[in-house]
Amino acid sequence: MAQPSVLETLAVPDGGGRTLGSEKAVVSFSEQDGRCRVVLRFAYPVAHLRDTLTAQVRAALGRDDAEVVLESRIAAHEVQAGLRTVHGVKNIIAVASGKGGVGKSTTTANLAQALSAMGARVGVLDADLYGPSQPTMLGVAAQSPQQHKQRFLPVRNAQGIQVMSIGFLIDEAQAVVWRGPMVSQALQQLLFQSEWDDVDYLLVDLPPGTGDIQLTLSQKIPVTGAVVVTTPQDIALIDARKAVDMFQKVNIPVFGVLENMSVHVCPQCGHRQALFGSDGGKHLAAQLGVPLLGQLPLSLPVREAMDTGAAAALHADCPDIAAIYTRAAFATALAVADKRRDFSSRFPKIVVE
Ligand SMILES: Nc1ncnc2c1ncn2[C@@H]1O[C@H](COP(=O)(O)OP(=O)(O)OP(=O)(O)O)[C@@H](O)[C@H]1O
Repeated sequence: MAQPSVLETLAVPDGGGRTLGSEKAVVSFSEQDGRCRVVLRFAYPVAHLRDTLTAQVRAALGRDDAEVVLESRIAAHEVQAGLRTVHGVKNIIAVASGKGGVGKSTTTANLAQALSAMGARVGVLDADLYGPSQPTMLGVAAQSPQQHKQRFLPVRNAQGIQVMSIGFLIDEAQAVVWRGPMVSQALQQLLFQSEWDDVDYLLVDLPPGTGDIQLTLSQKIPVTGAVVVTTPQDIALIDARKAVDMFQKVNIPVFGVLENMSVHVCPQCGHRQALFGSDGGKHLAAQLGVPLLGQLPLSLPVREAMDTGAAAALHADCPDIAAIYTRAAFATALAVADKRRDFSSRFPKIVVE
C-alpha cells in the first residue's frame, strides 16, 4: 500500500533536522480490516522516542488507533584504516578525558545505561588501569568473567550490559608498576579475546590523559568515534583540548564534549553555583567545532548511584539526569549512524600466498 506522504515530513525528535523521509524510516504502511499499522525503522536506537513518535504519526494520519511499530537496525561503521574489527562488536566508542577525576567513568556508565534503555545492545570495556570503576558503577563488582577455551565471557549486569574490565585481571596495587606496552597488550587481550554478544555500541573507558597508552590504544583499537569528558575548569579544559587533538591526529572523530559537574544546585534553596566556572565545556566544544553533548550538574544522586552500581535506578528516579544522558547518548548514536558503513566483517578475508 502506498505510504501517505504526510509521514515523510515528520521530524525525528532531537534528530537535528532529520525527518522520517530523510531517514527512509517508513518501511511499511498497511490498512486491514479498519486497522492501520505503520512500521518505522531507524539506524539507531529509538525506544525513548516511542511515545512522541507514536503521537506524531497518529496526529499526522488523523488516526488515534494507528499501531506504530519502531525498529532499529544498527550497523557497523567505519574505523581507522588498517584495523581489524572486533568479533561481536559493531561500533566502539572511546570515552576519554584529559584530566583525571572529571567524571569520565561516570559518563561511560550512564551513557551505557541510557543506550541500553533506548534499546541498543551495549558493552563496556573498562580500560582505566589505574582506577577501574566500571564493575562497581554497573553493579557487577561481585562477579568475574568466566573463561571458555582461552576466551572471556563478559559479565552481564541486571540490564544486560556486557562488562569487561582490566580490573578483573589485575588488582589495583599491581597496576602502578605496569608499563605502557603491558597495558596496551592487556587491553587488546580483553577486547579481542572476549566473547562479545552482538554488541551495537561498546564504550571504552580509557585512562585519563593523552600519553603513550592512549595514543597506542587509539592506533590499535578500531574506534568509530570518541566522547571527551571535561569539567568547566580551565585546568581540565586545557587537558580536554589535548585529548580532542590526539583523536583528531589519529583520524578518530570526536562525537562531542560532555561537560560534567557544570553547576551545583543547592537542594535546600535551589541556588545554582558554578563551582568550577561557567560553560567551559560549551565554549571548548564551540572553539573546536565539535558538538556539546550535554552539561551535567554536580549531583548527589549521581555520586551515590555510582558508588552502589545503581545507574538504572538513578535514571528511573531522576528524570532530569536521565534526560541529559539520554540526549547525549542519542546524539552519539546519530553521529555513529552518520559515518560510512563498514562492510569488512561481511566479506571473508582473502589471503594471497
Ligand atoms: N556530576 C557528578 N555529580 C556528583 N558526583 C560526580 C559527578 N560526576 C562524577 N562524580 C563522582 O566523582 C568521582 C570521580 O568520577 P569518575 O570516577 O567518573 O571520574 P574519572 O574521570 O573517571 O576519574 P579517573 O581519573 O579516576 O578515571 C566519583 O566518585 C563520581 O561518583
